[in-house]
Amino acid sequence: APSTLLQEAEQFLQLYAKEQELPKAAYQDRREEIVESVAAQGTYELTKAELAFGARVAWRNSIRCIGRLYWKSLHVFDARQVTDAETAFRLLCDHLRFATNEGNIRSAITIFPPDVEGRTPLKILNHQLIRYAGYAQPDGSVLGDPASASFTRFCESLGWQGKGTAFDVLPLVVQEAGRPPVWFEWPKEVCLEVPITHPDQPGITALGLKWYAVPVIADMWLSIGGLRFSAAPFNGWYMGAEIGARNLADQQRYNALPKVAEAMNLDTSRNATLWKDRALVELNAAVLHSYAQAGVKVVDHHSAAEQHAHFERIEQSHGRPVNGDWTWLIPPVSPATTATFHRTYNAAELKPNFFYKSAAEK
Ligand code: HEM
Ligand SMILES: N/C(=N/c1cccc(CO[C@@H]2CCNC2)c1)c1cccs1
Repeated sequence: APSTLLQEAEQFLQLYAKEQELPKAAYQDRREEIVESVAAQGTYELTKAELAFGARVAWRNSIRCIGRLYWKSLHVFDARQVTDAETAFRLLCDHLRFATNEGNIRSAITIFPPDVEGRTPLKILNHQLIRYAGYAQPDGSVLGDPASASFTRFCESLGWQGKGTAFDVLPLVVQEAGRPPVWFEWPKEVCLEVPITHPDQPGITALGLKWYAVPVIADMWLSIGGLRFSAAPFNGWYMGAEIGARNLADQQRYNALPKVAEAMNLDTSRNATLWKDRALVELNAAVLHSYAQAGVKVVDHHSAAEQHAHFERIEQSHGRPVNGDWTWLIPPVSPATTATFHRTYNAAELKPNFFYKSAAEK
């Protein structure tokens, strides 16, 4: 049965007290405070320390994430007093500048006010803060990122107009409760991008591909102690394969593999020449090479899997279960050559955690 706010609050406080070694008296006092607040106002407020701990543990509990080794180093920005669009935009520019850090990317999350009686005070409508537009063409093709086609139409319906290139950065779209959505163009200096070049295949460099430095997921909600933070954008750095094996490679994304194969003069007439596999590896090598050249932090899928194995050992040493979703923890390039492939995981869902929003909640 779904648990009440008070039950979830109690459960979270016990976790917090245990892991932060709270003295018994402090635990009892805080518990009393929460009980009274929930009784009087139907909700309660997390302390800054509880909020930061909750966001970090939500990352630690994200069983599809290969990057969890660094869960303790998440920088938490408390924006729970912010309910207006302009301030949100300013704080999100600050978040991007802090996270980018001239390429030495730092993991961070900005947490806006929690839902009150099912209402979100301030909504962020983007999937990711920085993402490329997709312009549907009359012939049915898409210029740019097809995954952004519907959001691009939505932005245009609000009056936004892109330049019309394959790599136009979409605006931030936020919505105050009870108001229409508003959009803001990101200042150039918060949108670090990386041109994709290949160390010895000039044909790949000539394709003119690029990607952005900082992935910031903005469409999941954060659950801490029974509270629902519907606007809590978080960033890490990329694993190269996300860009090279999915975003630029998927047919329903930038579909670059045929172009890469042609640039490499591969025989694409038969599957069995493994032209797609050869093109895939070179595109991924180009991504890792380009981010390193640009001084932008990225992790290769082999190192990321080894880091996750290290995370597993640490969790075991603390007597915590090692939960994971194997189907997501294996990378889309050469999965069986990486550490996570040869391990098994318990796909348990603990809280605090991050969750998808339903269509109605978007
Ligand atoms: C620091 C570097 C990080 C790396 C390299 C990393 C890597 C990844 C990768 C490769 C995925 C799979 C994405 C996909 O296949 O589309 C993933 C999923 C995920 N990561 Fe991480 N991550 C990092 C940091 C973070 C942080 C800071 C958070 C939150 C605080 C986080 C939360 C998640 C969540 C919730 C998912 C699942 C998303 C979904 O179900 O759609 N990660 N991560
Ligand atoms: N490297 C990353 N990769 C992702 C992490 C979570 C989600 C995603 C994108 O998820 C989309 C929805 C399902 N696949 C694509 C990518 C991070 C983004 C934010 C913090 S780390």
